[in-house]
Amino acid sequence: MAQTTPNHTQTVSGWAAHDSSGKLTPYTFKRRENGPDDVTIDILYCGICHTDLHYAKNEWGITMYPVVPGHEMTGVISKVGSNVKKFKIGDRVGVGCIAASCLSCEFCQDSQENYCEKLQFTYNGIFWDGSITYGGYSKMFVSDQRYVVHIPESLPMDAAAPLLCAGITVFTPMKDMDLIHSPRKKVGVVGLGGLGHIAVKFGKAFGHHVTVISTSASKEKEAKERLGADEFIVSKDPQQMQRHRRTLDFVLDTVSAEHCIGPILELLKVNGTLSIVGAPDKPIQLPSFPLIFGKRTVKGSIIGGIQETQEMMDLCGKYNITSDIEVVKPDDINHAMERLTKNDVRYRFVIDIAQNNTKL
Ligand SMILES: NC(=O)c1ccc[n+]([C@@H]2O[C@H](COP(=O)([O-])OP(=O)(O)OC[C@H]3O[C@@H](n4cnc5c(N)ncnc54)[C@H](O)[C@@H]3O)[C@@H](O)[C@H]2O)c1
Ligand SMILES: [Zn+2]
Ligand SMILES: [Zn+2]
Repeated sequence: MAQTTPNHTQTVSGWAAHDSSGKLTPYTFKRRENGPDDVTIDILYCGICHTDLHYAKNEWGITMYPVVPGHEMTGVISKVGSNVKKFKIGDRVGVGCIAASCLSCEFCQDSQENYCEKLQFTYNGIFWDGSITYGGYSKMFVSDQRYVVHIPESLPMDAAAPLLCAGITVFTPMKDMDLIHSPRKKVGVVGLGGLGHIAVKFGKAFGHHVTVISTSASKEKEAKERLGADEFIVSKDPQQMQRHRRTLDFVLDTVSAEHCIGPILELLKVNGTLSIVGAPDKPIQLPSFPLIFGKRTVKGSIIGGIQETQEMMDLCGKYNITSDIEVVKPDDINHAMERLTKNDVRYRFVIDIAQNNTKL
């Protein structure tokens, strides 16, 4: 356990799940001392990503309990190491999913640490010193400076927190498709949750025609009125799906549960691309006919590199894009998790970790 690592002497309070019930309880643990390349962050807010739920309940079968989830944290720097030049005490910063990478492979060299084979996550990872990583459902975090980004002054720290995972995860595949600068395209977003609603906002900010594809007809009004979506397809309605066949250039699938992507592929034009970012515990069903008849591509994408994350943050600062959030107190984490299980969130829970009542 991390507690036995020699320089892990800082006591931190947080919240951990201890078994597959996923129930979180207060948990005290140790973090490393602030090293020469580290910054220490007093955490203000942490988003609740669906991935936290997958881990808390061991849905992917890889959880090392006790797990302190949280990889959408914002806060203020309280200590900097002697090698740190980019950050100073008092800076408003954020940390997402990355705690460590090898620093020398082609992906690390190319600012694509997210594809490093030795990538270690903010929680449930193994840090360079062999300790298990603990995430942002805690009062304080120590991060290597390489994995920290600045939060633009114009963005509130609570609504900016989800950008650190949900935001970058949907930004990168759009950037890969050149959607940031391309002429107007027809973009589809499947699943209107934490990731999906930010994807709609990005799609609109970059000037595209955005269609939401959802199982819940009840989300149509707010998808259009609140998030600015142009069209809404109820995926359970075969007639609606049929009417929109071959209409979209690109579709992003953010669904957290097992589903068949055949009907979604049919919505793509010939040569269109479906990018999958959702991570259900069971395999996605991929029938070959809609793939071969439309020469379509299915690809995946995981979060983004740190340089890209800063680029996205700065763009969000410029376009004033944040997540729609519901702020909860730490005592309400379990209730929020239950609601997330039932898809009852508009659109991201954010834990008010510091509860200091100051809007930063
Ligand atoms: N690729 C990555 O880097 C990355 C990063 C973050 C999250 N994720 C994964 O993305 C998924 C979504 O995360 P989130 O935080 O947005 O979750 P969320 O719970 O906020 O949203 C998921 C959405 O999927 C919808 N949905 C659930 N079951 C469905 C079904 N059977 N059919 C259609 N829609 C369904 C829900 O209504 C909801 O709108 C999770 O699996 C998460 O682990 C991946
Ligand atoms: Zn996440
Ligand atoms: Zn690497």
